[in-house]
Amino acid sequence: MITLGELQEYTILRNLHLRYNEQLIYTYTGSMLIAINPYEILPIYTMDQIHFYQNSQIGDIPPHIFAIGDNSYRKLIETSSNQCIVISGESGAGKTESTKLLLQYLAAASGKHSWIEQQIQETNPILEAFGNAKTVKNDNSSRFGKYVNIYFNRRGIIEGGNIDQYLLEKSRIVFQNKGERNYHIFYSLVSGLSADEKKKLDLSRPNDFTYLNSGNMLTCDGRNDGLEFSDIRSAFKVLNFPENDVWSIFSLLAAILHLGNLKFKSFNVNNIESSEVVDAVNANRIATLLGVNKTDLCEALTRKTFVAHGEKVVSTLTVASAIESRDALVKAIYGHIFEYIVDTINKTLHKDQQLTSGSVGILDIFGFENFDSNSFEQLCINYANENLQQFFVKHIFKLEQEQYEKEGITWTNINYVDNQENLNMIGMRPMNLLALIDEESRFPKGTDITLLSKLNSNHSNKNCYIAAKSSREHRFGVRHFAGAVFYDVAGF
Ligand SMILES: Nc1ncnc2c1ncn2[C@@H]1O[C@H](COP(=O)(O)OP(=O)(O)OP(=O)(O)O)[C@@H](O)[C@H]1O
Repeated sequence: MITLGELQEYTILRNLHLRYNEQLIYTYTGSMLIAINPYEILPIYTMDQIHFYQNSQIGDIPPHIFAIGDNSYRKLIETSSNQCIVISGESGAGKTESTKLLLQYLAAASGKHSWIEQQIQETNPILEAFGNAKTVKNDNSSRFGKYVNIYFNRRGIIEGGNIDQYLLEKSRIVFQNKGERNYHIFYSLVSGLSADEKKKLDLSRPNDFTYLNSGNMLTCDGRNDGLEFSDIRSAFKVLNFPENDVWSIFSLLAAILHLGNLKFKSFNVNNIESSEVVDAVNANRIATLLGVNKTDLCEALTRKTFVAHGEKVVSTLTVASAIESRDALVKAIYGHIFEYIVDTINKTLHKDQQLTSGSVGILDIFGFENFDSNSFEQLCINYANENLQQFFVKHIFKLEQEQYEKEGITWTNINYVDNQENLNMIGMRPMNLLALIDEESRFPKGTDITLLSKLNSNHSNKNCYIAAKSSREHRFGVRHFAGAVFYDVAGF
């Protein structure tokens, strides 16, 4: 790209387009690689290609994801300093596929075909089952971010690994938009368990469960849920998950599905609307699967306990609040299952870092998001992307130009948009958006509306903040580096 005569947006796009038409999906711009999703299997990921990139110098050969993997691997071996590959792009751009190709390359470069490599590969079916779902943009969309670190020994052989996970999208567990599904694992569980096992968990077909149905989409093209389930089970074995724990995970998933079908009824006590669980059979089943007492469970779902003036006060919940508290419980259970899975994988892949010579890390996180309706989750995702953007800005422009200055090199100053102000407003300076959200959540009388008015009064004077035109609109906007996004405060 940098050899183009004129470096403008349209020349860059034209270059990418011409190359894409010739099935050349990779292009360098400086040390970065741009990948365009081909949406077809190209014959460019064979063992021959791996060997070709292993034996060549970057720059002498066509751009390729393997060249990026090779460059990191060589730098690690030559300099013993840890390397990191950052992958970013919007949903469906091909981030996760690129991560897998990089892992495939690193495993091949490491030379020995070892058990630990097999274990690292087997993390994919598990993480995808629990963290990926069909969305309108991508049939296998990762709904969490991850940082995978691969550790090598002094001879360049893979010794271990570690996965950090971020921001699992929990709202999906209780609700899916039209045409979208819940996490793959639920459909795989219901289709893949034996008849006997299904009976133990009282499971039937996917369309019997409210939590699997709100998107009106039960299947996913190109995915055989039942078959995937046996891959997931064997991956659990390869990664040393105790059999009892695996069964506990399945029981918790079944409890989640039954909780989604739990019905509440409203009644009045002294003119105060209260709620109770109406389906005793289902409540019993859920309590058994969760290993708790049924009465305690029903009470916990329909009552709220708080401390006022040092005394414990119990109040009743309306049906709407009971449903909200049930959904919150479900999200918390699933979040803990996901954390437990990643922790257990890490225990298996763990290698004492003292014994390794260094690592190559691969960051695969959500790209910038801007939907018709954006919530707190989008704010967090976009804040993470603002941080990545600042990282690029710092390395490509700020540090480079500082270096030119130090060395007395004459150059024409490049004007770039620095998004530091945006970062300060969202999460860094005192009274930033996240700090105000935190504060209002702890404030007993805090509501979405009081939060909005605090955000407006603290930030309306900033260029990157957009206050809603009318007080009836319960939202605020942020001018991000990639465009303006409006966030609805409901549920913040
Ligand atoms: N290099 C590639 N070759 C062939 N197909 C690809 C390639 N990269 C991506 N794809 C196709 O595009 C689909 C979406 O890619 P992927 O899941 O990696 O996107 P993503 O950027 O990780 O999206 P999300 O943010 O939603 O998780 C893949 O399931 C695959 O079918």
